[in-house]
Amino acid sequence: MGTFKIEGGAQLKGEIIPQGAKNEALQILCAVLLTSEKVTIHNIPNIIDVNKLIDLLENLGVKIQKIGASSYTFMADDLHLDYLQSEQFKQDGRGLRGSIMIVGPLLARFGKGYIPKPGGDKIGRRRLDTHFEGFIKLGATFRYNREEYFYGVEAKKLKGAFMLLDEASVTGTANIVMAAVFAEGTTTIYNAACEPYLQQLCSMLNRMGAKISGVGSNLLTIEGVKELGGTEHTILPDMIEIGSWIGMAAMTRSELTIKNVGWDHLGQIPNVFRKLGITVEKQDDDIVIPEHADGYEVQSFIDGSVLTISDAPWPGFTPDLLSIILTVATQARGSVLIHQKMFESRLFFVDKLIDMGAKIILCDPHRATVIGHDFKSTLKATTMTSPDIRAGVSLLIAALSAKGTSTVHNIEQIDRGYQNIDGRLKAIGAKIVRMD
Ligand SMILES: CC(=O)N[C@H]1[C@@H](OP(=O)(O)OP(=O)(O)OC[C@H]2O[C@@H](n3ccc(=O)[nH]c3=O)[C@H](O)[C@@H]2O)O[C@H](CO)[C@@H](O)[C@@H]1O
Ligand SMILES: C=C(OP(=O)(O)O)C(=O)O
Repeated sequence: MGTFKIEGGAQLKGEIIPQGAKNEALQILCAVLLTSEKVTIHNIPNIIDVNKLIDLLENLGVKIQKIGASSYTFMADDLHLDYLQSEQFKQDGRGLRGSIMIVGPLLARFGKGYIPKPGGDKIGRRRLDTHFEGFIKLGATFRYNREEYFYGVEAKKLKGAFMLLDEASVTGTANIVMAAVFAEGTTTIYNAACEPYLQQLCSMLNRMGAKISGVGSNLLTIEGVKELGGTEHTILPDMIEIGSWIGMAAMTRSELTIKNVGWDHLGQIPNVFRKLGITVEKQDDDIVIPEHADGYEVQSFIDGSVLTISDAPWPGFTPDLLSIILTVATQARGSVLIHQKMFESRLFFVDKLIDMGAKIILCDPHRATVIGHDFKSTLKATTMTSPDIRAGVSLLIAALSAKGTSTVHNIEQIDRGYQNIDGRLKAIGAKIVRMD
């Protein structure tokens, strides 16, 4: 279990270049399974989850070449499908959440797809019904081995269908879209998720020869095609990482420039930080967060009632930034209610912030009220364990703003999604040491 030691209180300054988006990379990597031709992908983040998926693809027989710092080519022309029955696959597949998205492409191209219960953050129940209900609608037979938590779908032929998803699942939509590209006839997916990750996936598939329309909306129409060809794709900057840097800059009262953020794909993110009173300046495609020497003041709703920040499927505010918003609010002027609607166990990390002196009332597993200190009282350093990727970064932000030296254990959670976080923090002046 890796550990960071952080001496809080240092002001940061400088430029950050965002990494490629983790959740997009996981979809795009799975899509290479849909063609025997070469697919070149740029801006792949060097993070644990993505590297685990690359290893899994390699074990499945995909020929992979690293052609640049963050660029790779992939060729799935001769797969070892026997690997899907191996113990090694059970171990590899369990290692991350994103592995679930190999099932759709395998089912589409080879008529069978399997996966052990995938890993990922332990942030509440994470069911897979949407994925498998979609495959069944396309004509697949489904089986689930309860003893081994092993899922499987098989089909001689997939047929296009209309489906109304029970929820707008991000990975579920990606999986069903990838299964449907070769289904005979027309597939219509209503209540589809439409995060930029999915828009990017659908655009890539269309470049490969797929016929997907409605991209960016919750109604996708897919005309089945016989085959897909190779392509080149560049992954967008990671909007969750960008939000993490915004929060970190504000809470440490530092001036930071986040380069080439891809403003057009950030949705509500800049405005939600602005609601906390944080100045988010747009300079061309960069974000500049000035030093907040006078702190930041939470806005109220027009009728004067207390601000609520909650998550929703895109174009709503992403649940992956709520832990960071909550943490940054602990030093705001004013109060805010954080409502994490999607996940049931994602707010429990507030215990650690409370230990550090933050004023938070956990109302129930989904809601927490934060009463900001307005920097009149500094958080106190402590020892904590990162429970999940975003809580981990939130605790890191709290530690960077705190008085004294904090210890954050289980930093593998952070490394799952943040590339060289300690190196990049040191480069802008943070006092952080990685202990193994
Ligand atoms: C690898 C990856 O891409 N992971 C992301 C993906 O996970 P993932 O695709 O696993 O998440 P889903 O979109 O399936 O659902 C997330 C949770 O939200 C609930 N839910 C979902 C949709 C909805 O309309 N109502 C609702 O309550 C689900 O029951 C589940 O508990 O999307 C999540 C939601 O944005 C993000 O937190 C994860 O970072
Ligand atoms: C919940 C997340 O990741 P995963 O779905 O991979 O667990 C996340 O990125 O915040």
